[in-house]
Amino acid sequence: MIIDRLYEEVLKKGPICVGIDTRIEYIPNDILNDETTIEEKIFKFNKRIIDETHDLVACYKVQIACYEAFGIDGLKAYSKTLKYIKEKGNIVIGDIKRGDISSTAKMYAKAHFEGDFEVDFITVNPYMGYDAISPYCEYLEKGNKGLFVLAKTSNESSKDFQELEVDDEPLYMKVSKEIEKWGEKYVGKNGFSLIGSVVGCTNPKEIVDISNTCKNTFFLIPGYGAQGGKGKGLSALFKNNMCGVVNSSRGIITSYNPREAVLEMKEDILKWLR
Ligand SMILES: O=C(O)c1cc(=O)[nH]c(=O)n1[C@@H]1O[C@H](COP(=O)(O)O)[C@@H](O)[C@H]1O
Repeated sequence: MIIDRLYEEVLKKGPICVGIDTRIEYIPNDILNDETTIEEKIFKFNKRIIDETHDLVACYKVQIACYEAFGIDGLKAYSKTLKYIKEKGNIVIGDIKRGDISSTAKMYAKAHFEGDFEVDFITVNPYMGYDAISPYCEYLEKGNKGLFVLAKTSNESSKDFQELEVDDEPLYMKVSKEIEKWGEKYVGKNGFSLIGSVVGCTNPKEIVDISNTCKNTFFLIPGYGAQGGKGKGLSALFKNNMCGVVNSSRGIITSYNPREAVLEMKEDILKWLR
């Protein structure tokens, strides 16, 4: 199962996910001046990052908005980036954060689990409930696709709704338990489900609470670095099991030396576990 592969990558290489959230202002002049189309400029920049880091990371996450912003050219670069990551033998998460009624979700599932934008995992939003998630689950049956569902996000305003008390517990905990339940039939040999949760690195206490309750849930943990998340905050989570992958986007791709930035991030997370 793809979640077993991701977990094994984490054990082998460390829990690092590099977010390829490319913006024009991050692209150095040698690429900006040389390449002709936006598609080529973006892809060449991404390729450089992937070439420098692919042996150090468990997976990549590619945020589709950064590509949609450039229209068709951007989406071609998105598609090419996904294919290149796969060619390198790495796992890729399409950060698309979809959430819509089931007939539309079916089309989103087809768009991102097949064809030009095919990825191993996608991010989805659970606000509309199970029938908005179930169309993606049809793709999980074969074991080679997975989901990361938003549970407790990294942003300041995540408290507006996610921390509201519902039946004597915060909404994010209720959602997390539901995600665990949705994933029950997709648990792989390492004990993790193809349906994982997104919990921000800026919520170190909440992530431990969720993982203590949801034992089969694997976590995508964004918010490291640029948003203030730190390795120390993850020690309580990771000390029992490496049950997640930590994403940094700006912190890595805007660095002068992305390889060094990945190594520093890995050390900052793993040093608390020794
Ligand atoms: O689903 C996500 O990836 C996500 C969830 C969340 O709670 N917070 C969050 O920042 N993200 C994404 O993670 C990445 C964070 O980027 P940096 O802050 O630059 O590391 C962006 O692609 C966000 O869209």
